[in-house]
Amino acid sequence: MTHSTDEMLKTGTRTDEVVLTTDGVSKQYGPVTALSAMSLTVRAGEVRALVGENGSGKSTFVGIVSGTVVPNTGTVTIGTRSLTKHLPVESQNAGVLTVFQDGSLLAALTVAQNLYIGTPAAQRPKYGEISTWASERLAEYDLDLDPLLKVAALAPGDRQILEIVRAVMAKPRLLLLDESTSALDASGVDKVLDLMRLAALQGSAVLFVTHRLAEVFRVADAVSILRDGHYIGTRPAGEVSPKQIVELMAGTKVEMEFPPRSPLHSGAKELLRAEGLEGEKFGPVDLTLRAGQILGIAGADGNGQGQLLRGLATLGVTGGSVTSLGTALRSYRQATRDGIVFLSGDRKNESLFQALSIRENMTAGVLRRLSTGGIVRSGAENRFVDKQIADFGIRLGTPAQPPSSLSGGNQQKIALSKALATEPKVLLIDEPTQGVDVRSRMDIYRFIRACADEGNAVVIVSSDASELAGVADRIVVMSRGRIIEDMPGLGSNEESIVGAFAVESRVVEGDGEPVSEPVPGTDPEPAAGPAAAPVVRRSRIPRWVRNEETTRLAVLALLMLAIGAVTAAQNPTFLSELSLKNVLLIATPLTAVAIAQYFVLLVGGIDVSVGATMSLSVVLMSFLVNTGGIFPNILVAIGAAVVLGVVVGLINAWLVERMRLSAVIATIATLGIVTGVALTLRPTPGGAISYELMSAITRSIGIFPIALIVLAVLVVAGDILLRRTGLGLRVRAVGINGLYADRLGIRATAIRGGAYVLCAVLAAMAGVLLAAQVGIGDASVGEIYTLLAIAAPVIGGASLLGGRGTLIGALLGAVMLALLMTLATVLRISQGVNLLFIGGITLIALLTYVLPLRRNALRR
Ligand SMILES: Nc1ncnc2c1ncn2[C@@H]1O[C@H](COP(=O)(O)OP(=O)(O)OP(=O)(O)O)[C@@H](O)[C@H]1O
Repeated sequence: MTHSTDEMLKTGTRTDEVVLTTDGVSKQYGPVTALSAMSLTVRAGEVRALVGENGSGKSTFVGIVSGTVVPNTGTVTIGTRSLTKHLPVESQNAGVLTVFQDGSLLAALTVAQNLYIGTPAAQRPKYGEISTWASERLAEYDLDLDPLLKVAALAPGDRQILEIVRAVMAKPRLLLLDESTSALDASGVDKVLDLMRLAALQGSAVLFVTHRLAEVFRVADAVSILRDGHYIGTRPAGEVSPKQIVELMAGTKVEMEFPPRSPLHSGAKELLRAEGLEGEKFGPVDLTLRAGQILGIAGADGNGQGQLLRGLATLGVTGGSVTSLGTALRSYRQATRDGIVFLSGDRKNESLFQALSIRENMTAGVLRRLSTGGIVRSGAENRFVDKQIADFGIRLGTPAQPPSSLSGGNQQKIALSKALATEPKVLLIDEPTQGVDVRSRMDIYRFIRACADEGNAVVIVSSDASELAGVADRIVVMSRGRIIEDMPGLGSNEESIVGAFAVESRVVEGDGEPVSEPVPGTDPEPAAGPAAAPVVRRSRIPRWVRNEETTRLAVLALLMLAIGAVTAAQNPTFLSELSLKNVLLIATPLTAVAIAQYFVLLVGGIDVSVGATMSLSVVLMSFLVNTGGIFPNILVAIGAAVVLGVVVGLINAWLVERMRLSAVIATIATLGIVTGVALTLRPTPGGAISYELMSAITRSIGIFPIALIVLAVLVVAGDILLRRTGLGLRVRAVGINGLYADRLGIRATAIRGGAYVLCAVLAAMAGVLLAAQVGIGDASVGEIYTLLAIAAPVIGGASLLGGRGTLIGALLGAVMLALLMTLATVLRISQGVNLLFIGGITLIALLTYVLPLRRNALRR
């Protein structure tokens, strides 16, 4: 690390300047006291560890200081600035940067964009220069990452370090790190500890949460201890032992011995055999699992350990075989039926059902055991849940709450208890103790040992080599996807395991192609022998061609040309000026309302009231602009549309953002109200709209309506704003992940609310365009646009999940739909067949999203 020369790191810069003071901060979640009147000070240049058992309130404290958790009482002072019930952005403005337990990198954005968006405004470069800026900053911190690579393609360890570098390089007054090393291997931990020292050296106060006590003694000046939400005290790191810290955290004496194990014997019954097993980023691997054994899989981060573990459960396998007691396994379903249970390290997405309660999660795998005649016995269920909670020492409010209400370590215990309760024959666990406190970790080792002692096999992947040395009977070390060392667990230690990572390599995931690159400072040649894997070069296809959105727009344009050509072949009058102009006239209000909907979709919302707003706008035009000249009419029309849009948009924003109603439900309610108003004003169609306004708005240059040309110019300008500016990036970030955007100090609520207002104003403007075409006040004329307005941006690349697509896509989608809508007349096909056609095209557009997502999910 360029900054972190040993000499620099040895020099302390501790001063007496107090950076963080908390005064009596506390947090209550229903019956649970997460934090009780915590008062603490941390000084500039100091590295402070914050430790405590799972659920003791560490993340709550970090959340309160960083502004993501609102305390019930107390104040936080950063320097001299006092903050009470503050927002994340206020905390950041005061100089606090936080690396959260579950991160805040946006996987859909590039490394450079993530660096930019997480850097305080004053230190950001011009948006057009972010690639060069990011390259320089990454080089400065010895991070060998391509700034244009999507974060989704980075190995988990690289992501973690990138996030910490991002915070350190901003030189914050206070750097908060919540379990930033929990999934890192030894070299990753070294890097993070160096970064912490560097931050302190630069004058930051550093407060980090960890369960790995060795780190406390390697880097911290002092350690603050929490127990059950109460602050126990702060001790200089040099004046306490690990055992004392564990006992201060637990409030009792703690047994810190790994469960005993016997020497390996190869005669035990074989339970699972992998032969020539291959998958993405690993293989071929031969491995035999025997009854009674715990097998540990070690290796530097990203060398295929996790993928091999999945492969043993038949997940992501591309070659070779897995046999269970002599039977070849063909699917994960078959594997689970044979008692092979895989527990992912991704507890949020894969090992826990977030929408179910803690109780339902715990019993999901054992319902048959707790049921009579297919009905779950609630007494048996409660007894089972209570026993699991007691056995695993889970700290929770009530089992009826969702898993998200638990601290990270307690979620891990639930996931593990759930897997063990199924009494597996082979248990495959990725990072079994990630985020788990020292005392509970020992309990987990005992549970795993008991599982093996009952004649089962357990395989664990762990980034913590000392854990494998303590618990595994046998350890295989992986490098570049292959096993390079097979050693007995008994007699091994952290050094011997880490030393066996003979060939360190990093697997950079990129576009589905494994890229294996030597870590700087190691031999750049591919290693000889079984560990050698081919170095795969980066794709030569230009990035803009690989860009999914560009490809989609090109396909859409080609599809339109193809439909046009087929239609013209059937009916040559289709190419007449009148016919093409007709298509574009139909497309004009549809484009306006599609753009309106796109803004809401972009930030992760949806507005089904746009069609009703268009109708009410048409009705208003029939009252307000039915006489007079062009100029006053246009001004009145625009003024009325803006007022209408602002009122409807504010109602939607209030319902969704303040009242927290689901966007669909809230805007259905608005749809009802707005339609009601329109029908009250015009129960039957009537009221001619000013001819001057109609002719002005429908005027064309050649076949192109001027209004559509104006919209196209706005679309291009809007896309440039969204794609090429920092503001656009922040808006997209809200749609990609609102929670993370909030953590990054982006005012996500205001941006989402603004999108609803903008959407309604544009929908009302679309109503003006429609009024000019229909010429009469009709309260139902906009109905058809409700669904078309959603279909057009989706066809053009927007996603109902937010953060994707382009305005040009929405415009092309609208023109495509207008084209399809005219086919019924031009081709003389029935309305029904025409609708089938429109529905089919929309479905294909949706499937092009779903299928890659599903493919990725399966691969994972
Ligand atoms: N959103 C929430 N709703 C209800 N209870 C919560 C919520 N967030 C935290 N808690 C509870 O508050 C307590 C403290 O949680 P916190 O996450 O601060 O613990 P922690 O010390 O960080 O634990 P870990 O080491 O497991 O991450 C826990 O009992 C947890 O269940």
